Amino acid sequence: MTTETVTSPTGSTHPLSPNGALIKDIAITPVAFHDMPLLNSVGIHEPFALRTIVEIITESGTYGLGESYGDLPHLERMQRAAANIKGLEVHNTNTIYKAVVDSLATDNSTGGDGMSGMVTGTSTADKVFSPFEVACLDIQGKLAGVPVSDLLGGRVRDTVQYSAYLFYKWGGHPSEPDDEYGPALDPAGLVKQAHRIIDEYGFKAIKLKGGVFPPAQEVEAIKALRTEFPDLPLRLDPNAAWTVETSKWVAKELDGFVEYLEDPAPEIEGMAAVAKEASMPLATNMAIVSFSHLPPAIAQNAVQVVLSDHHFWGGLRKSQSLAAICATWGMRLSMHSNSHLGISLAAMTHLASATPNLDYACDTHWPWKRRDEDVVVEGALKWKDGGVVVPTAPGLGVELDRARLAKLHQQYLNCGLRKRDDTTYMRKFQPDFSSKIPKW
Ligand SMILES: O=C([O-])[C@@H](O)[C@@H](O)[C@H](O)[C@@H](O)C(=O)[O-]
Ligand SMILES: [Mg+2]
Repeated sequence: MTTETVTSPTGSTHPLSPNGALIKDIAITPVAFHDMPLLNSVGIHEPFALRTIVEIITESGTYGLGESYGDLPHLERMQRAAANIKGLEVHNTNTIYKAVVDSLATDNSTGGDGMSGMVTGTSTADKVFSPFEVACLDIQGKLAGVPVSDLLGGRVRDTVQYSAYLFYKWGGHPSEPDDEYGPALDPAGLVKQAHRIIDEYGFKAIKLKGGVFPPAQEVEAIKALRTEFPDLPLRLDPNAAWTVETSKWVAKELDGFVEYLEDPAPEIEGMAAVAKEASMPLATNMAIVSFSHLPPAIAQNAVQVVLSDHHFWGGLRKSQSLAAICATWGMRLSMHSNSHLGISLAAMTHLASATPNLDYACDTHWPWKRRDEDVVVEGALKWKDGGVVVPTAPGLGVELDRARLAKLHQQYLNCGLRKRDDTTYMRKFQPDFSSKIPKW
């Protein structure tokens, strides 16, 4: 039997699967949506967050969606990858991965992906591949008439829980009036913010983004949240703003207060030193961000909870490989987020629904975006009791709203931002601001 082949634009030849759904076209559209002045260890969110929307269209006219970071270097890598995967077959994501790797062969640069120094060292190919994989799975699901969760092994939960992701924040961007949340710069402000978010979404776990104020103040904030929400599990994430010694002190102070402490100190070795004394599990989306970090981290028992994120772990299926490794080595799994839109939320929800050991409430920045700003048709994703109901329509279960997409693309063109840079934005207002970590 002869195997039919297809040749990509760069000349590489790949086998064509018999039930082929060839990629005819790929649209890559950068978008910008309003963001609030959220504080973190490296600065403050700018007035707009950037994302890239990937739309793959097959010869037969089926389209699939993916979403990723919006920073220019990453956008350009996705454009190069897109040129290399046109003509390939949506079921053959292994071949598509190879074509992505090939497209990056002459590019030695890393970074420039919109995580503002919060997550470093991840595999560039995994990040570029991720939105294409998600779009292919969307199409595979549509062609087979099943939701993406079925392609990932089937859902084990009908609703995926998310956490109330609290941020210290200014009332509004300087020179603008206060936004709907107003300021949160002390425990009382955070408690008020938590009430507002929890009243609206019903979240059953709380995460506080720390690394903004001296640790004693953030410990005080967690204790205030504990008093106000005695039944909700709490987490604190300073993004490695503390030394090992400071982290040990915080761990002692928060003994019995948090379900996990996220990235207290930098690097695997720092986390391992803290883990030796901390009573609570340590979690990370900074020390372990690619498969090569797992062996040394496991050997040192540096981390007890890994925050997965399909945007940098190479898509949904590779995130499930991560889940299997975590299960094997007795580590638990949670989910990290950055500012994102509805395609990402749909993908995160399908993944978490079909990954049995992803059983912590996942992170999402969802409450921080304007409700009317998205690229998907409104109403496909339903919030219920702190979670998102897993869509059961074929594919991701979200459809592109082309008018909304055009609006957010125009916003991208107008806003002038081409990369996320929380530090430079902060220095406009506090010229001596230091983003150095650890800080305390
Ligand atoms: O949005 C932010 O400011 C967060 O700090 C984000 O950049 C982090 O990557 C993330 O949410 C985290 O858990 O570290
Ligand atoms: Mg984190």
